[in-house]
Amino acid sequence: MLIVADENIPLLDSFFGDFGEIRRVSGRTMSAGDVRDADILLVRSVTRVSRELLEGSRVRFVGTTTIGTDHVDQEWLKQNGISFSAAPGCNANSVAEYVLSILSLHAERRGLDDWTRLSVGIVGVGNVGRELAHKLERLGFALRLCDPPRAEHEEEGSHPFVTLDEALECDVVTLHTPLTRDQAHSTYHMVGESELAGLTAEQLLINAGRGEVIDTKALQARLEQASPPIVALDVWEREPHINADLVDQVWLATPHIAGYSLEGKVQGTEMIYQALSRFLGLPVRKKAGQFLPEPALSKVSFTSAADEDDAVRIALRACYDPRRDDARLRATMKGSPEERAAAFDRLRRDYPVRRECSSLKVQLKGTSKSLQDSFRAIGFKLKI
Ligand SMILES: NC(=O)c1ccc[n+]([C@@H]2O[C@H](COP(=O)([O-])OP(=O)(O)OC[C@H]3O[C@@H](n4cnc5c(N)ncnc54)[C@H](O)[C@@H]3O)[C@@H](O)[C@H]2O)c1
Ligand SMILES: O=C(O)[C@H](O)[C@H](O)COP(=O)(O)O
Repeated sequence: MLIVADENIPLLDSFFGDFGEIRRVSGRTMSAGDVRDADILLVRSVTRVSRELLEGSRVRFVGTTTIGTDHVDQEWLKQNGISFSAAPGCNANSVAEYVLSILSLHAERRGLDDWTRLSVGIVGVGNVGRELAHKLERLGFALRLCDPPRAEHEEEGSHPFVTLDEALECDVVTLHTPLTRDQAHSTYHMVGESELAGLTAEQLLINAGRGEVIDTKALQARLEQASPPIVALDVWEREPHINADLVDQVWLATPHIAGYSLEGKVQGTEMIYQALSRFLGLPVRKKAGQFLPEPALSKVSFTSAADEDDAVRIALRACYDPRRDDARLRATMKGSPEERAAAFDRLRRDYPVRRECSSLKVQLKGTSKSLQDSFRAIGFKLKI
């Protein structure tokens, strides 16, 4: 059996080595010639999987080790009897930690000691939005949740859903929707001129869904006007050919790495390994946990002398500080458009190992119950 796989999928040999031969190719430039004699195709989000790639091949199973599926023509796969699996939720916690870290930086920038004074509007409350909401709620943030497709089908729970306009009134608005077109509640350019017009200089807009959910031209125009909002973008229109001027205009610019914790990536591989095992009728014998190495930073310790807000900030940023990714991306913005696109992909391919908060043991000596609760809410392991 021949497996053709994006070379950026981690642990290909460990998970799939027993199934057959693995041919690694660049996901970005994968062509019909690369997959013609393949039985199994494993991709990430940068490969467009459609008739053009697969017609005439013998591929019977396609797996994407990502949450997003907008790069896959699922209808065509179905019509052609090709089985498809994605990895829902695999890196949801990684994205939630990316947002938390940005919130802590933003609160500090605004001189807020207590970050929970920021109200947060979450747009798209699926695996990512729910994980984020869960952490923020436990930390004590006031939330507004916007998810029209869910609102249509679900009873109102403790958090009734709000409209996009109501979510856009929050101090922080963070986007976690898939990219959809031509269907109810489509998200393509969902945030455009009129949505951006109402945002003020006090507000922070984060996009960690897909770049096309925000209309870039409208955003650039808004950022040139008086009192523009503060913006953090992890995703961009036309990746990897991102708009260098927009990078200049926003506060934080990262190269689509919100979900790039090692745990998130390895869980993506694991979920597709499980799906392929089921497809082939083989037992599932391997688990992501057995392949995760010891983290470089395994323990931090705070005493009763620690300032509580500082302690959370220090631990959170020890695990992930988006300013490092922002600096790396900005450093690549000087060359030609082709050089910049190649650099964007290189930053993603060579991404340093980033571990989630659950990999860090936090030792607390004589600290308050509320500090313990905050660490637990974020997902750290506590040692009291
Ligand atoms: N930046 C990154 O690294 C990164 C990582 C993971 C996922 N993503 C993106 O984030 C998206 C969301 O991930 P997820 O795991 O939560 O997906 P999910 O499918 O679990 O949830 C998406 C939610 O968005 C809602 N939604 C759809 N249209 C909407 C609209 N018009 N307004 C508001 N809500 C709407 C859906 O009802 C659903 O509840 C993915 O599709 C992917 O594109 C990005
Ligand atoms: O959809 C996802 O899971 C994320 O956007 C994922 O992090 C994308 O990473 P890529 O497939 O582009 O490496």
